Amino acid sequence: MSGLRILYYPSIPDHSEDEIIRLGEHSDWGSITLLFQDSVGGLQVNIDEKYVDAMPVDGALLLNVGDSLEMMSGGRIKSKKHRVLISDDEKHRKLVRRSMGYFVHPDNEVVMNQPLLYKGDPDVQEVVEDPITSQQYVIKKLAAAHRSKPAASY
Ligand SMILES: O=C(O)CCC(=O)C(=O)O
Ligand SMILES: [Fe+2]
Repeated sequence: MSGLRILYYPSIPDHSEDEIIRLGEHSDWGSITLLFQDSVGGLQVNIDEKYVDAMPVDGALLLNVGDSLEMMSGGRIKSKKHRVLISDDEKHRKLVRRSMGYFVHPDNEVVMNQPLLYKGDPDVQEVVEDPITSQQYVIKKLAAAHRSKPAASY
């Protein structure tokens, strides 16, 4: 299962000086996301508790690992939180930003936290949680997103 999301971030009005977040901190829920961004910038990825700029590279796409792949790999491949900031730079604040994400999800019935790939591997801890399917995970995340305030983690 997959989906395409096209995002349009409008330019920032003069009176919104305090606003620094265009898209709040989150991790993607699927297995991988292919992200195309324009040259405006603002995307940051959380690496070891620090936010690092993911500078746009002309002609390149960014491959982001989502929660499902982290679960399916028994935690070996990490899903990283990310966000989109508004630049301090006046010129940049006047620019619109566009991005396009192609979100790949496991099929609904795939049980994600029982990774078969590493079964018996001594490096991988035994799964203690109840099995959760891809569909159940999305429903859980959607419910949490609706409970949370705008721009909060989800
Ligand atoms: O606009 C971006 O660069 C990031 C978008 C994103 O993280 C998302 O749609 O999940
Ligand atoms: Fe994202």
